[in-house]
Amino acid sequence: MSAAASALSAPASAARIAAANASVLPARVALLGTGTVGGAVLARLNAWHGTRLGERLSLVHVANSRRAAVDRAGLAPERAATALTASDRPSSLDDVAAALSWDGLAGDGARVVVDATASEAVAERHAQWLAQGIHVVTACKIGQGTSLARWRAIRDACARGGSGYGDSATVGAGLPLLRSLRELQAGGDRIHAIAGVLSGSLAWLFNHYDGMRPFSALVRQARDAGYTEPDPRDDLSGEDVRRKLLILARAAGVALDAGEVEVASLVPPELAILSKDGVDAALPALDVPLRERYAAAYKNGEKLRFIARLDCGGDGRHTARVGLESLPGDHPLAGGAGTDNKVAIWSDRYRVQPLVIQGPGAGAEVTAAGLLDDVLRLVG
Ligand SMILES: NC(=O)C1=CN([C@@H]2O[C@H](COP(=O)(O)OP(=O)(O)OC[C@H]3O[C@@H](n4cnc5c(N)ncnc54)[C@H](OP(=O)(O)O)[C@@H]3O)[C@@H](O)[C@H]2O)C=CC1
Ligand SMILES: N[C@@H](CC=O)C(=O)O
Repeated sequence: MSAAASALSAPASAARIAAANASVLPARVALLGTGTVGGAVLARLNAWHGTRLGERLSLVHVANSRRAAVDRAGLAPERAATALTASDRPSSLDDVAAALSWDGLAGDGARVVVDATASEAVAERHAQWLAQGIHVVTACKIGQGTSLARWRAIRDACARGGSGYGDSATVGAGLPLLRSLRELQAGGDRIHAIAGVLSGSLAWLFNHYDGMRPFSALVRQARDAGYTEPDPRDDLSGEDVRRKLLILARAAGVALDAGEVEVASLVPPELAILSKDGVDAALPALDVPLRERYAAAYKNGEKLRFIARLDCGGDGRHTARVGLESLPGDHPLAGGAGTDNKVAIWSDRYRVQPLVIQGPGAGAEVTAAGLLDDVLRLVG
């Protein structure tokens, strides 16, 4: 599979099987993660109860990091959280493929793992499931947004297993970013450059920060609203944005390695070294440096925005960087509200004026919708 090929579309054989079974067999779905995003997936599945969309999917496995609830006949989404709380079955990634299997059941339909965790251990399994013919749909960026070796393993496993990888929710929380990059290339364009705001939580923070309230108080608010990563340092350090830029770059045909992205972190060393439990109390370490950055920008009539930039270069050389920039107030990337992501894409056809895609880039509901859109596309 080429770098430009859509990771979304299941290869023809899987699509044919899915289509042949679509009218009779609901796809079997395992949901990993029942936090902010996973909880919203359950709520959306529940809202589909009794509808044609709901009939296409059967939730057979739900797990968090501690427990799992499994029902080979299908769990009612509205009761899945209660079933999980009541379950004494420990969560084990070794059990997922068996829970999805059609063994002993009349059928051979689609199987899907939905990854709504931020877990390295789960991401490490993506390639294994894909190679077994199980589709993987993920909000977690660790699969495609870390090492090149893992990204390649995922793509190879899709080809071997005839399975598809749904990644719309990994960048822009389901905004049509990856899809647009792939469609441009499918239409013959080369991608020249990408620049923009890729973090919903950092967008929200810098859209709200006025230099008066402590920055740390806003970080707590963004976390409580479900916009940040489970550990908000993953956002503030630029790591989450680095992962998104790597996913975009690789989808744009640039085999970018994580170390090639220059990242300017907002996290002071005294906050970076703490264990996750100590983070909340130490967040005020952000306040003075951010107030100073804000004051300098304000003096020049500028706005602070956390920007990711990729220049694909024409000669095979590329540059990538991520960090806080002070932009003129009327700069195209300075606009937007709330958690808006705003991304400009330059390509052969958008050589001078870029294609610009803007919309909410974090939040449980949009992310869950992006995940389930991918599930429906993959199962036919
Ligand atoms: N929040 C957002 O707006 C967006 C988030 N994302 C991505 O979605 C993912 C989830 O984020 P979010 O819902 O906010 O995080 P949460 O911390 O709210 O939820 C994470 C969930 O994953 C579970 N989990 C951890 N390890 C495992 C495991 N080995 N097996 C099964 N479940 C596991 C946790 O279990 P337990 O409860 O036991 O800890 C928890 O239920 C992240 O990768 C994030 O980057 C993507 C786009 C937007
Ligand atoms: N923490 C992330 C959530 C979506 O990926 C962000 O702030 O964008």
